[in-house]
Amino acid sequence: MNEDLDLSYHYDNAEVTLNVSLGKEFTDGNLFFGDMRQVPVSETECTEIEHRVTEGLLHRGQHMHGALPISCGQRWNLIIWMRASQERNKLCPMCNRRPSLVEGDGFADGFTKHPEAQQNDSCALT
Ligand SMILES: O=C(O)CCC(=O)C(=O)O
Ligand SMILES: [Fe+2]
Repeated sequence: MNEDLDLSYHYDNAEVTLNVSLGKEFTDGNLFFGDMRQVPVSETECTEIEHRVTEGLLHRGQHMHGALPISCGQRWNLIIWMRASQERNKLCPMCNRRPSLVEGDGFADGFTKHPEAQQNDSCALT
């Protein structure tokens, strides 16, 4: 299997991302984080984060990041991209514009037509 050995600098199509290190045996392959997406790369200093097997890293989807190449072995990570409809309905995290919705199948990247219908009124302060 020729799977990814590294991952270039990017932001996620998610409001928040969870990245859990599952193993297996590998060398190198640290994650690196820069700044939020709006900050020019030329003004960014990246920080490397080592994987700790069984531990997870929670980060904002707009926080620019990537993965350095592994030099040997296999690295398995569980990535959970979490989308918050109420946030992305206001501003698309990918194009940074107010979304104009078109009909789509399935979860349609988490955009919703009637955000008010999703509010949990039982938690509202009265
Ligand atoms: O390779 C990794 O652990 C990072 C994965 C990642 O950032 C992504 O899939 O969005
Ligand atoms: Fe990512």
